[in-house]
Amino acid sequence: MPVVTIPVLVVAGFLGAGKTTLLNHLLRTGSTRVGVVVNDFGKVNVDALSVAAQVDSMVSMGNGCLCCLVDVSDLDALLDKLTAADEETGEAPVDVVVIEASGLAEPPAMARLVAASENPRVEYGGLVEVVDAAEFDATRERHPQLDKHLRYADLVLLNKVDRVDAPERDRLLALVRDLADGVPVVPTEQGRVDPDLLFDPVHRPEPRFKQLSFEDLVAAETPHEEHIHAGYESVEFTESRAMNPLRFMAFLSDRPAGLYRVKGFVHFGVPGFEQRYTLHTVGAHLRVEVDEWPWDQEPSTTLVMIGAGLDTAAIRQALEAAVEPDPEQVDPLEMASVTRYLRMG
Ligand SMILES: Nc1nc2c(ncn2[C@@H]2O[C@H](COP(=O)(O)OP(=O)(O)OP(=O)(O)O)[C@@H](O)[C@H]2O)c(=O)[nH]1
Repeated sequence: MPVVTIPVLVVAGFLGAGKTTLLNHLLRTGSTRVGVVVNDFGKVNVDALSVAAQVDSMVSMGNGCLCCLVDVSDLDALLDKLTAADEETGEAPVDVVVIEASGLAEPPAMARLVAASENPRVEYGGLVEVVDAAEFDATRERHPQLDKHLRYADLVLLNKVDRVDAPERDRLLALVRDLADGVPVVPTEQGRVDPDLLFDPVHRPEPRFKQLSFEDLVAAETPHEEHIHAGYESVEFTESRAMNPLRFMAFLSDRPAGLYRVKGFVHFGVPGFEQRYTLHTVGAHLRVEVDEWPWDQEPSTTLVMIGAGLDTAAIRQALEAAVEPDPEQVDPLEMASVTRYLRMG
């Protein structure tokens, strides 16, 4: 049975960019259970108070600074606590963990800590940098390191676009895309991003009769879902012929601009490596799992790619170029480019 791993997302951004607003949006949308780590440099733990009413599990760092933890086992202990399976059902209490990092924290360092976690139940889910559109120029002046944060993020949310007019929004979007250098940038209002972009939402059947909670009432006030689909696109690719390992991995490592997540199955068909390779990428982070093809499924490659500002034609072309007409002739050693990303279950 495949191990179900819990993605751990790091949400970073300078003071007031909209991190808590994004978090609250994720907590209200759908039935995915979100575990939250609030990393306040806190005298007053305001953020913890403002989200506490809705979270499933809460580990507030209080005065602690997560990025200052030098020992990864400390973070692992924290993630252990949040994701520990129920003793009776064996089920984890959350489907996704979000670490809200204070503006002062070094987001790339924090993301590296999560990526290095040895906890087998979790996987790195990406570094999301939230920026305030109305304050962008001023924030950048005060914190020149913002440029670096944009480049190191896996996804950038240009939030508060309602606070600027259309030409200014276009200028900022172009500027942030330029600074982020290939990292996808999605414009948002009130942090309303489609959770699909961030993780695979878990759909649980709603109980037929349910008492309306305060959360439902708040959720009912949020505008229709279609708003949140703006700003990103998803591209599907299916191919029954095999993929060449070197060319395919080159496509992944030289990621097309704006591509955020890639998931799906890959068929290489190289002698000795005929199995099904399951792929998950978040930003530059890549994880590969291997198992047998189900008996009723012909080996083929199926990928879903999600991002913002994608050049769909170029992506298809690059993938077509990675098709291998004669996998029997491929040197099995080339599969090392894939298997080095294998995650042992
Ligand atoms: N107009 C507008 N206001 C927003 C938007 N997103 C957030 N806000 C407001 O901006 C303020 C700051 O938002 P927060 O979500 O608390 O920001 P934060 O990044 O968590 O702030 P810190 O934790 O202090 O770093 C709040 O008053 C929000 O209601 C938006 O898209 N548009």
